[in-house]
Amino acid sequence: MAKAVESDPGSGGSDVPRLSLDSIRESLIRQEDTIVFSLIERAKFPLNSPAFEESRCLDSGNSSSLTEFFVREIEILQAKVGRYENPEENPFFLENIPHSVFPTHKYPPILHTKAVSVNINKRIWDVYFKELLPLLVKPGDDGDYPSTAASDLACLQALSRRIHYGKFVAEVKFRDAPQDYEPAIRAQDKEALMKLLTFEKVEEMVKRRVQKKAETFGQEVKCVSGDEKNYKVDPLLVSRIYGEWLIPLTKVVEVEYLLRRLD
Ligand SMILES: O=C(O)C(=O)C[C@]1(C(=O)O)C=C[C@@H](O)C=C1
Repeated sequence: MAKAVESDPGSGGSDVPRLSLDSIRESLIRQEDTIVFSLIERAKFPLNSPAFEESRCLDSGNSSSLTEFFVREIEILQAKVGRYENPEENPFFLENIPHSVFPTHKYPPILHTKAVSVNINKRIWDVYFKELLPLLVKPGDDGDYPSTAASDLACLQALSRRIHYGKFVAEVKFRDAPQDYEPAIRAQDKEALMKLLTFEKVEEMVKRRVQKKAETFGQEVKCVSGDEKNYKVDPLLVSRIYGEWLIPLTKVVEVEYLLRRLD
């Protein structure tokens, strides 16, 4: 992923993290590639809803679906190697996240401590399985639930990282103009914050760019040239996924973060 945080060369060699809205947006642009690819990969499989809707676990004490079980177990393993020490990563199942069993990398302390815990993964999970996935994949069931669950995890983690990156976006916007944000934060005025952090032109550009990426990455490649182009995922749908869910949820995270920014 593109690095959004740099040391300030003017800080006398100390490691003061410097942030700019441009570098944060560069990271969001790089994350688009991961998201578009993960959606293309998921579209190989049909919906396979029993994997995430039904509890078929043979272990009598466990009522989770195969997908939920898979995500919980992978998150535990990834936590043990330090994944959630990284403030860009947020687990879906918070309650059983263990500490890393290895020495961890020291991530620069960028986010405000009282606001760092914003986590809307429950909402992302519901949106993904109930709204987004049925539009992305063909209906049906081919029984390949392990591959489907692995593919869902890749999508969920990429979407969650992008949406929670809203914390970094919000932090840099606050640092750039605290005088604009402080009155709305003190009044806990969500609407005013939403207005302050919205750049409609940027949103339009994001939607156009991801459509183009889906056209480029998802085009069926043929050796014989012809006029007809086929795509593995409808590029307009990718643009819609950004417009209806990814950008709005990123903004929800930005608002939730800012509401706590002066705590
Ligand atoms: O780039 C920003 O300023 C962001 O806050 C990110 C983002 C997005 O999700 O892409 C969200 C809100 C803005 O209106 C524009 C774009």
